[in-house]
Amino acid sequence: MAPIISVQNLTKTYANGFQALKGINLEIERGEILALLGPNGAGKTTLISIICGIANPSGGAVVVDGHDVVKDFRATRTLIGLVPQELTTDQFETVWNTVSFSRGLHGKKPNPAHIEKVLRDLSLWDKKDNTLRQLSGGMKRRVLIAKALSHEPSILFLDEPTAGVDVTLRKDMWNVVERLRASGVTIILTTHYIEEAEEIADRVGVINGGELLLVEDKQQLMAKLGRKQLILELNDPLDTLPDCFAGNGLSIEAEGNRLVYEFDARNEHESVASLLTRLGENNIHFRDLSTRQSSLEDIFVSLVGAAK
Ligand SMILES: Nc1ncnc2c1ncn2[C@@H]1O[C@H](COP(=O)(O)OP(=O)(O)OP(=O)(O)O)[C@@H](O)[C@H]1O
Repeated sequence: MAPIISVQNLTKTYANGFQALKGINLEIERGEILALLGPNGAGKTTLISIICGIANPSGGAVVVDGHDVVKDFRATRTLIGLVPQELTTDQFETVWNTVSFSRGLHGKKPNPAHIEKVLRDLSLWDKKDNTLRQLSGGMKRRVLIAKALSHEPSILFLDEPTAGVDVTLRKDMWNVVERLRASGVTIILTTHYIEEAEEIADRVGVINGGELLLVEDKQQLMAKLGRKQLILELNDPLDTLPDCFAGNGLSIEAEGNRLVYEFDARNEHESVASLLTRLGENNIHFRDLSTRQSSLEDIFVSLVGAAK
């Protein structure tokens, strides 16, 4: 199936000459959850703003469901819901009016039943007649999501959705995201919280310094780049390793009391089973054994660190 979003060689240079995007190529599949990870200033918001048609690219193109985001601005804007980082709406307006108005802005006919459903899903129903200034920060965040969903978009962008929100709101948000995904909505989120990407994304993209370092299936990424460690607590301390283990990914730690075998999926020196057998043959015995797999966070830190 054709991707729902295709970003082709996208560049962005701001008026002050700063190049925020340096030729991004990215295809987003229909119905997936893609998490864009990157440190502060990586270019995530710039990329999202261009796809959503609220900033102009300097070069390249973005096609959303067959429509160019610059030439067919109206068509693409209707397909997309954007949850920005901050609320800029009139603070004296009620929740109900704010969300209903947002639907109208996208050229959709009023649909009170849909607005009611969105407000109920986000636990905002009992606040529908409150003005925005009467709401807590977390409730305002919910209004941002309700606005983005008011016109029934088929693509939802969430820019740092859980920065500074409490656990309840975070859970509510992910429930809404799961329900939207189940209904076929494509979801793209930016986040600093890598555990979040690890938890909910199908694919992960890493942006740094205006470049997309990689986009990959989350499981494959973790299998490919994730290093594993086998940790053996030895019966008797070891000063040096027998020569036959040289260059085998083994190291001695904890004053000779621990042996660590480090390997990754691409570079497994020998199978764990044969290593254990050979250790036994060399009279190296252990009383306990554990394994550790690097998390998405370890992978991210090493990728971004290497690109610096
Ligand atoms: N209007 C602007 N003029 C000049 N530079 C800008 C402008 N907007 C953003 N930038 C710069 O472009 C770079 C990318 O910014 P962007 O907001 O896209 O990053 P980000 O990845 O979303 O960061 P964060 O995680 O901090 O939100 C930053 O270095 C930023 O300072």
